[in-house]
Amino acid sequence: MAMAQAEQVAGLLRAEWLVREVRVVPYTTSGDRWTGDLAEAGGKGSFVKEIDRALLADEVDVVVHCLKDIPGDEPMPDGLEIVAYLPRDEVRDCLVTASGAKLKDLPSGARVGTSSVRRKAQLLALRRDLTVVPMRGNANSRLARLDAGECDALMLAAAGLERIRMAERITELFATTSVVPAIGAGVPALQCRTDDADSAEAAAGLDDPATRACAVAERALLTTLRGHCNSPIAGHCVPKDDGLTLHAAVYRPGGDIVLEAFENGLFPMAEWIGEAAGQTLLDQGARELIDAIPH
Ligand SMILES: NCc1[nH]cc(CCC(=O)O)c1CC(=O)O
Repeated sequence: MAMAQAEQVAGLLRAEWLVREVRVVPYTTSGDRWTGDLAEAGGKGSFVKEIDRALLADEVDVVVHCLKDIPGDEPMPDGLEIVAYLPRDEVRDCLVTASGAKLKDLPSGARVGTSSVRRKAQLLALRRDLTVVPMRGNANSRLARLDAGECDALMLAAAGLERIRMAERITELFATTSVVPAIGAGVPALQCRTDDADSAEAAAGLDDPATRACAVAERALLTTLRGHCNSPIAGHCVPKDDGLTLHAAVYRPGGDIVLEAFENGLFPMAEWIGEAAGQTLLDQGARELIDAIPH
């Protein structure tokens, strides 16, 4: 998934940056390797920290992160900055079932694989009678485990399946109003060293201002809530005319409590929009739900 994304960005940079050779350097992160509970995978930022280190060590000059994987409760390492947000890909989560059944048609007790606290809560909020089973590892291995009968369905990011050319496996795309997407879902973010103006300038040429505004609002929400990628938090901002609309939610993992907030405003208010929605959720008691999940 990450390789497909990096190759795509490399192609865009080659077109942008005719004077330099662009080479993709693969890394495996602790988040990729770990197949257990994410909270035990070395904690925060397990999908980004080895790559941040490589960038700081000058091994690479531009990094492609999934914005979703960048923690919101700790600052970016000194000397690094996000210089571009690429146009948002598919933002929705999807269901892949062995039988072809949609969520509403799954039998009571059907086993749905996901290790995301947010997805578990959202599934149970819609269907209290389902059984959520832990399922980590890359999307190909999750599909193989579904095919082997380890579960009846998977819930995962549609953008991820598209990137590995497995979109035909999608049984149902969830509407963003009923399954609010992850903060930063489907947004590739380019990161450079703050002292490397040459690389930053080239990468910044790929920035999409509308995606950036949505990303800023969603990230401000996450920071206000002091959440991380395994928090029961969802947030989806969409550009609408000359403004932004943010839908935010915080869940109890069992799906029996759902807090929601809606906020909107003009583009330059992106950060305020995220903070205001976050504050509304904190006023409703979000702190307790977020802090109940180990880090
Ligand atoms: N934590 C892994 C991860 N980080 C980003 C995506 C999906 C692609 C994206 O949203 O950019 C995924 C896989 C998944 O959630 O199924």
